[in-house]
Amino acid sequence: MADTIFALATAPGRAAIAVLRLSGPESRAMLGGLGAVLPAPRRASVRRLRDRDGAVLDEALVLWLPGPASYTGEDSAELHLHGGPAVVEGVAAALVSLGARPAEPGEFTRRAVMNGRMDLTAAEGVIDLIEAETAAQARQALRLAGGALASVSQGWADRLAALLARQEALIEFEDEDLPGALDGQLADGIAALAAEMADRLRADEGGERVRTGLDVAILGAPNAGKSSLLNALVGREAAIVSARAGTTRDIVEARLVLAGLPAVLADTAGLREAGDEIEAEGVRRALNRGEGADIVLAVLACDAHPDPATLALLARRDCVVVASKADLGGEVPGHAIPVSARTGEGLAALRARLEAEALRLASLSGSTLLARPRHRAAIRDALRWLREAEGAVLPELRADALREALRALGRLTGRVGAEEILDRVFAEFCIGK
Ligand SMILES: Nc1nc2c(c(=O)[nH]1)N(C=O)[C@@H](CNc1ccc(C(=O)N[C@@H](CCC(=O)O)C(=O)O)cc1)CN2
Ligand SMILES: Nc1nc2c(ncn2[C@@H]2O[C@H](COP(=O)(O)OP(=O)(O)OP(=O)(O)O)[C@@H](O)[C@H]2O)c(=O)[nH]1
Ligand SMILES: [Mg+2]
Repeated sequence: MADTIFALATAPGRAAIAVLRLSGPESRAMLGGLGAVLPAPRRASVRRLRDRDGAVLDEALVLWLPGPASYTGEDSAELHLHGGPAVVEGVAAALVSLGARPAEPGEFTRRAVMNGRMDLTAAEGVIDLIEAETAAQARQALRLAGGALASVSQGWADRLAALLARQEALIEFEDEDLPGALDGQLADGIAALAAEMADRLRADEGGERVRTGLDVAILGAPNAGKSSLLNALVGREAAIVSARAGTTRDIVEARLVLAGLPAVLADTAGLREAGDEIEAEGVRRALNRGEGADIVLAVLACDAHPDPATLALLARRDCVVVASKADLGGEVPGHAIPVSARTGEGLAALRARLEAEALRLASLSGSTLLARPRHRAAIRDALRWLREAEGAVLPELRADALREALRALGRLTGRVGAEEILDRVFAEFCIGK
């Protein structure tokens, strides 16, 4: 970690300013090497930057951010440049000539984790925040970045460590006949911890959906008005519409935001005994998409008899049922939402229903902590070892299981530092963060 690293922290290209970020033990020397008199800590100061030959590179706003109270926890600096790519290139070359090297993706945040400024789950919150595309994603990411999961898992780890100490004491003083009540307390402690973890896993099932988005599939008979419905919901002609049955064959996707959650809406081929092999493949893909979808919109046209394929779908899984072409009149089954893509009637009601469904699926209680598969896997692992401890007949085996549960929590927070876990997490980062 002795290297001094630098990277462009803003997006490359034409912009009002370009921010070069610098971190590592030689940061202060680097500022000097660029000809900048050291600014007071954390005070924005204008400085002329020069190359080795004394030629002016730019006039920049310079921040000197000494460790350990910096983002990375070590000496850092920022150069807010006027210049575009050519100036950035020139300053980067000057920094390299002074001994700095370009940073790897996520390396600043990785250093923050290594220096104890944040744990690994908070670092994941930072990347999620950068990548958030909707308000709900941003809120969830901010909670993570703020250490919400870090503090809960640290609390669990502390309790687990105390239980382990108790178990080890029991083993050590086995012969001295400690009161049996101690063992009961241990069992209660393990059971309580296991119950909390199981509750958390259950409550946070929707967290992953907030991060990755919801899958909504539109299914129904040919000509039911599925493609028209997709277009009406997203407000553009994403899919081809025609009066001919069997128009849509491939899946047509369009993005949609539902109550702050990202969603992908998929239009599919009309369900029927297909006329040719291309359409048959389309129907197969449609049914497949329906299987995996978080929400299925089953479309039944008001002017047609309910078809067997859609009825079979309705019998198999719960769907949001849309009675399409409501402008044509006809029969609307009780629980269906009448919608006309032509007049816009019922679209608001359908949207409201979809948003309610999305919120329910994401269980947006405002407290989701386990947002990633990695988090769930670690807690599941810890829970498995706690169950193992509960079932252990020998005290030594119980201690081993408690130790493993503690290690699982350590991997979650990055405290038990398998290098490849860190590599995997930080590979997702952008350069400069
Ligand atoms: N220009 C700029 N903007 C930025 C960042 C940055 O590094 N540079 N950040 C990141 O990329 C975020 C802010 N993150 C930061 C987190 C902690 C500290 C820090 O030095 N904290 C000290 C207190 C410093 C003080 O009180 O002035 C501390 O917590 O001890 C700075 C930035 C978002 N905006
Ligand atoms: N009156 C009326 N006609 C509609 C409405 N929605 C769709 N249609 C018409 O119904 C026909 C079929 O519409 P599509 O949206 O292509 O139907 P689809 O379900 O995607 O059909 P396939 O792709 O063949 O499965 C077209 O002629 C549309 O103009 C509606 O709300 N009202
Ligand atoms: Mg279609």
